[in-house]
Amino acid sequence: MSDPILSLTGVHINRGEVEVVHDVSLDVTPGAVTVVLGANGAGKTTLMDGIAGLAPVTKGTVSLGGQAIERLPTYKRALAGLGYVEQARTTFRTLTVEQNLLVAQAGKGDPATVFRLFPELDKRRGLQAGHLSGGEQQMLVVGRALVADPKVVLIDEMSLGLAPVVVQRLMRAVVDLVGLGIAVLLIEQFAHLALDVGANAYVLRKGRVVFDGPCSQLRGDSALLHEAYFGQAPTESETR
Ligand SMILES: Nc1ncnc2c1ncn2[C@@H]1O[C@H](COP(=O)(O)OP(=O)(O)OP(=O)(O)O)[C@@H](O)[C@H]1O
Repeated sequence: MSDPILSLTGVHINRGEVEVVHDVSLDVTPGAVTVVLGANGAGKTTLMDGIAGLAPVTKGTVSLGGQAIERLPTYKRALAGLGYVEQARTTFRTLTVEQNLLVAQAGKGDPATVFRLFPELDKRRGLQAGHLSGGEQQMLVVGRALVADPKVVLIDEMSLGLAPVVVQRLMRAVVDLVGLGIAVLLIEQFAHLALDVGANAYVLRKGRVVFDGPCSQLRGDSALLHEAYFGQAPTESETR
């Protein structure tokens, strides 16, 4: 397996005065999906925000391509190759699909890459983003991260409010993304979908990593997954 492009070592992250993420170390590899799972409130979004510079890393290091980025402002982290698809992020509704991509391009990437990944958007490139379906809007949000030519893309719950068939389509796009050599760090509420496309997984509980291993290990073992999420084995009624 190739060397990690993004590495966290002993990272602590605050929300305001409160420490929410404690002593997290993780590696994200190019050309692979790394999955972050955990119950509501486990600290997944805070972890992503810390990596992206939207929440303060108070201890530890975040290294992107060998460069320490944990003290850089968000825009410099983006310029260093970090893309972030935030939870519930929207598009510029009155701009066309193509204009949305051009605004996000930051003088680097090529909208054609996005249109290859999402032919659905290519067909609608002249349409105002506000007229897209929910799934197409989410494709455009991913496309806006991709068009800045990132090395790593952080994706936080892109399935929110979307039909299962649309979520599956987006997961296929994530697989295509890593096929381009990009590294993806993926938070997904539908654990099984994330584990199907992921190589390695980390499970967070109360802001700490409680499982770190191959997705295949969790994929076939729902009791292990449950225990990692909640710290206890499932009851008999939960396994039925
Ligand atoms: N802006 C904030 N200010 C203070 N506390 C916050 C803030 N955002 C989140 N928290 C708290 O930090 C903890 C972790 O929240 P976070 O959103 O990172 O978890 P999560 O695993 O992403 O949860 P979810 O799956 O519900 O999105 C929670 O206890 C939450 O209440």
